[in-house]
Amino acid sequence: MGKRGGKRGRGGGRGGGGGGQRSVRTDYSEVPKANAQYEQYYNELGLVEEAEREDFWTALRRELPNSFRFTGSKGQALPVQQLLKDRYIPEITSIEHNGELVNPPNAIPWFPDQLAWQMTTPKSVVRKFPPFASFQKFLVSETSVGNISRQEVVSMIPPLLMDIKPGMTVLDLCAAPGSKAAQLIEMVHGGEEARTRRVVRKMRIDPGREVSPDGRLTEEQMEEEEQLCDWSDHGRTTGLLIANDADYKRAHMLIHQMKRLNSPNLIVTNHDATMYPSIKLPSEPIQEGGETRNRYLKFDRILADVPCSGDGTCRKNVNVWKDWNPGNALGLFSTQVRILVRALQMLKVGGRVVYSTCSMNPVENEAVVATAIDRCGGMSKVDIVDCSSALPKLKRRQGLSDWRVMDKQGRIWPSWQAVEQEKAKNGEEGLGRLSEFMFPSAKREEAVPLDRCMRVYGHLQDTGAFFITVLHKKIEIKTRPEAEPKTAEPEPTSIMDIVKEIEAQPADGDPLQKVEAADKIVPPRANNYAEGVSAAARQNKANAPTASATAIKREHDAETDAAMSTKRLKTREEVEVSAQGDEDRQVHWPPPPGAQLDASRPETQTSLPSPAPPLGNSQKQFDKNKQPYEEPFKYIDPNQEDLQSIYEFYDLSSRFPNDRFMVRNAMGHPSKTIYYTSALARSILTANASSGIKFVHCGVKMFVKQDVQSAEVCRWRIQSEGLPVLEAWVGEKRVVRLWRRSTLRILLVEMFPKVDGEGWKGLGEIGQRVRDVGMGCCVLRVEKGEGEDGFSERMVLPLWRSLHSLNLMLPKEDRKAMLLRLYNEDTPLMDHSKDRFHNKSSPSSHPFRYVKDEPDDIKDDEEDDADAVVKDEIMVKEEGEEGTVAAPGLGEGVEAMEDGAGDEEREDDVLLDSLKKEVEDAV
Ligand SMILES: C[S@@+](CC[C@H](N)C(=O)[O-])C[C@H]1O[C@@H](n2cnc3c(N)ncnc32)[C@H](O)[C@@H]1O
Repeated sequence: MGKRGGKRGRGGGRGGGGGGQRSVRTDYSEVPKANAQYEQYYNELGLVEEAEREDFWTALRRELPNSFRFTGSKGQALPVQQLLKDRYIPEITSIEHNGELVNPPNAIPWFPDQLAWQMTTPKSVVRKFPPFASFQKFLVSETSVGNISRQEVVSMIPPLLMDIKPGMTVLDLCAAPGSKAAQLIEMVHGGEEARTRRVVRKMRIDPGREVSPDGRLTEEQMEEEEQLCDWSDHGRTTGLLIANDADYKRAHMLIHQMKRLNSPNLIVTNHDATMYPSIKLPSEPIQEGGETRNRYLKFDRILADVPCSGDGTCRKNVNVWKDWNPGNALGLFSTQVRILVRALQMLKVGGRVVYSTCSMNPVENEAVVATAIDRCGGMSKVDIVDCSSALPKLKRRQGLSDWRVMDKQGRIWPSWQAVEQEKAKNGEEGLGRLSEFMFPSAKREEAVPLDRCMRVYGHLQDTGAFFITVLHKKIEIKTRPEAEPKTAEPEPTSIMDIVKEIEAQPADGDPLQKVEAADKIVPPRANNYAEGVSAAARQNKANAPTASATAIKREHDAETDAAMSTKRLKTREEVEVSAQGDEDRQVHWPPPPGAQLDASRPETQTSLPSPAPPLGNSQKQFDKNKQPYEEPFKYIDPNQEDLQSIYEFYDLSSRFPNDRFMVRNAMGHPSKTIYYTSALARSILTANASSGIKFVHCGVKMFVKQDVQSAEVCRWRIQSEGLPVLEAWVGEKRVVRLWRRSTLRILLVEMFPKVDGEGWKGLGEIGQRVRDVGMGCCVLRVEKGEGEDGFSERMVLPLWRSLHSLNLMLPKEDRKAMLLRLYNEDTPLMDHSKDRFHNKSSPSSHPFRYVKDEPDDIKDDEEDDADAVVKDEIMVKEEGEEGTVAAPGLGEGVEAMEDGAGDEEREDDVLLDSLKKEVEDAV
């Protein structure tokens, strides 16, 4: 068995975060589970009562159970959950391992709707012990299609305490690899499927609204339906999740992970959360016809799942035992406080921030919470929510109100006063990292009820350890700079600030209000909490220059060419000071026609009449901080001809918004892929297009271009990712309906079954319809039905009708996953294109060809970036192990990543299949 290399910090904590190094898996049982300082510190703190202590340590020395979660917002995930109960649990119950019958998975009692499960058999056994093979296959395939997320149990708690309602605006500041972000986006979409279906149904049955009624209701029922319908965006969620990570590679892991969930309401950014830039909203007029005022996005909910020492993960990351040292926590304190303070600044009044770590150290937990609240003006401004009655079945302990701090040398200090006395007597040796704010006795505005913080320990319910605190913003805050004495006068406030603050209050009774006025920000100052530069700050250095560096650079830029400089982005206050400076913060590449390029890049010093040619991954352009330029997000004009032809071909309802289609190239030309985003995402991307904010992902792939066999056929096929959003709005002329399991089975097993000649007769109930439907992409609606051959859930799948045959536009992995899920079959696929596949003609000379390689002038490369980075840096599979990730610092959500690999190949498969098909058609 291989060895997994060391990860000490969690996601950006010391030793963590990087990715990129090949590392190996360590056999849990081989590692000695002892660390004198670790044990001494937590024993002296008395984290648990004396009577529990043995259980506490015994649990921490045991390998972590296996856990996973079903995707809550997808209707399809529920039948998958049922399958676990009906098929796999009975199977697992009969397995014997080490002479004992295996315990089957159990639903986690505190997780709603039995959507989260845990089993005591460790992952390593499930992966390798042959009797688990079919269960493992199920986990892997359902993870890859987004129905399951492999996630550590305690990591599921913070999102549950955020109280997210669909429609809210949510920010996840430290999101990679994305296990919690996945939960958050599901919550943002909560109930959407049902809402949209209700709206569509209502429109169909309402005469005068839409044609093709599929039911009859009484007047009364119609009235009732009308009231139940959410017409705001035709049932679609209007909410948004911005998921951010400071580490570029990890931000791409996050994209890879989140892409499985196909949300148009997700934006991924790549910034240092301690100085997360203010996000502009489209400005609005102050008075009709008068001046406009800038507006900035504020959030209903923010998750600050910060980089931490990760010592609560020692059941999974065995190297915690070897590497734990007190300096890890001390070095992270300052970054953690800054992230939490920045979160509170960006929060709406009335909103919630959830702060969490997987560390047990009070320096990273209670001390951070108390210091951040103090910096925000105390409990009158920011409160800790009492969550003792939330998730009643979750066993937890209260936060610590009193603690001591261990210094780098392992000495434990009861108070800051004692540290100061020692400093005066014997010098600073070993004490440099300590600060007053790490101690409970630090002078604070007022006492903070830290007992409302939540601690979860491993022995309570056989999990890892976690710390969670829910903070509530009562009133707009003015943060005190770091280390400023508490008696200091608040920062001077201008009349304009007061006016804006009042304007920023949420409208009464409207918790979902998206837009508040500008936030009040004090830019981060020099680090006075702890000496030295924190791990995360170091990690982000390349990403975000420090404030002073920015100031120096600003002067330099003024003298030289400022056009393409990448600076630390401004928070709102700074933006106001230099309102005219916006245009000099362009970071996208290529620049708009005529833009001046960075003076430090001699090869690009002349202004370009048009964008630079796009480059493949191997030839990527990098900015001064050695990070690839992101392709811009450009929205397509609704009158653009490709878009019009799409609406026409698919008979798309005019109610489906036509201004949310986007491409990723500087020309804004639909060349290969058209993405769809929500309205709010569009407003944000548009309003911040040249702000320098590093948006690295947004949009669901909706249409992909291909060559076709006839001029009447639309060159844009619907992509399976986008289908759930679009399907209800596609006109009947491009819809094929299917009711029988046996029919779908044929389409899953057989690729390119023939429909010409007598071929259609073999396709049963859909035979005639697919024979007659015109060539091109169609929507296959699998409807619910009765009896053994009926489906219990509806589904939609993209179908392609070509000259002679038919094909489900699904990657082979998805076909196999569906065969396994729906039919419990591992049947080999039959490729009919091969029956007649004599590759004499070159595919490229064939009239019908998928556009796989774009012409060199324009390129959409976001997808390639995400997958390439994931592949290069993370998806390092160990030989002989299925879906094993061996990257350090992944946080607790890594399993979903490993199992979600390979989108790019899956898509290639479809393209290749189709290409073969085209050759088949020609023969
Ligand atoms: C504990 S992990 C987050 C785990 C994640 N929330 C999840 O559930 O999958 C912490 C993350 O913070 C990121 N990070 C470290 N310093 C940061 C900073 N200053 N700003 C934003 N992200 C940071 C790391 O790259 C890492 O991915």
